[in-house]
Amino acid sequence: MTSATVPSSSATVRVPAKVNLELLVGPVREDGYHNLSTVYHAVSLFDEVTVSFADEWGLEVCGPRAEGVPTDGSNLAARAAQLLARAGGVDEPVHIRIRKDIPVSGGMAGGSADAAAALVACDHLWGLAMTREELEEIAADLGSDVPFLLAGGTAMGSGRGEVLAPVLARGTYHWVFALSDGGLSTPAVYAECDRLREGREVPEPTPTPAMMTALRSGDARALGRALTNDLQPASIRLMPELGDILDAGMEYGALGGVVSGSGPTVAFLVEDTEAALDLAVSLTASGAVQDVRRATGPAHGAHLVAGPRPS
Ligand SMILES: C[C@@](CO)(OP(=O)(O)O)[C@H](O)COP(=O)(O)OP(=O)(O)OC[C@H]1O[C@@H](n2ccc(N)nc2=O)[C@H](O)[C@@H]1O
Ligand SMILES: Nc1ncnc2c1ncn2[C@@H]1O[C@H](COP(=O)(O)OP(=O)(O)O)[C@@H](O)[C@H]1O
Repeated sequence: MTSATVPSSSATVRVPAKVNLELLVGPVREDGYHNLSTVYHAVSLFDEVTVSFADEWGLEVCGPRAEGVPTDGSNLAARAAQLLARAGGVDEPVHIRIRKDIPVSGGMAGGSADAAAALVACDHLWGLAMTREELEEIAADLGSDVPFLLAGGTAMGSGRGEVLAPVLARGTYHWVFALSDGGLSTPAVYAECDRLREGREVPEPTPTPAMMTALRSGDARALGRALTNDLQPASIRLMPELGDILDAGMEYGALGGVVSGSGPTVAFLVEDTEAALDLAVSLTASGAVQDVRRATGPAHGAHLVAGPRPS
């Protein structure tokens, strides 16, 4: 049986946020980046990116977390579409619409997620049929986190975070995310981390046995104990209230808590849906947290939800 693609004027891709279950940061490299050993985990907070054929390039952002997202050419989704057009030899402008639900500058890779979604959406709309490897290469040029948002699930990241490897991970995990009003700049948090470690020997990062064992067993309690983030002291130094939020979540019964990536979102792991609801209510009532979200992981990476389909 042959299969053809039904032409369509738009494509919509759904993409998750991420949390780093383990984020180990090596010494600063000559290019200014840091080698990482990280475990990425995609969670069920989603942005949606729709690309449509248009007379000229355009971009709009809507949804609950649209505020503060750039709508010019610096938007990572626009940069992704332009880069793919160049790589694929395409000269067909698109309008990009981002429905934003992932916190902005929150350490959950929302911008990277939109870039990954734009790559998948444009690849479909333009009928390029790029291989996963080709898309990953373009993704890595856009940002260290972008290849993971194409893949989703739970995966190891090394290099500056762009080199992915599979990890044996069982189970579904329940999360409560404590969001902050302001954001933290990723480069500023890495710079603060370097300052805090000045004069200390920093080893090349390698995955810890505790994390690998916890993921293999699917034991949420063990995973809660193993959550680690080398950037956390720097994020707390820049935003001291994060320390209080971590303390509050643990007091209210979380299995573990960690700053998500460069922060300021704080991720709490809990036993099940009911525990997530209890913790969300307690954190909100305590007044320590402006906003909370519940989610589960792992979630699928950037995937088409509407658009050109095989017939
Ligand atoms: C900290 C992490 C953890 O997953 O995520 P976020 O908190 O931003 O979501 C990532 O390393 C962020 O990745 P991403 O946001 O893609 O960063 P990039 O655009 O590649 O780099 C932005 C800046 O962060 C610093 N950077 C980033 C990655 C890395 N391995 N070492 C670094 O020092 C550099 O200063 C770089 O100029
Ligand atoms: N599509 C996008 N969504 C969010 N932020 C974006 C986007 N494109 C560019 N940015 C810029 O990237 C910065 C980092 O955003 P984000 O990816 O949300 O945070 P983080 O790096 O903490 O995970 C923001 O301050 C914003 O100016």
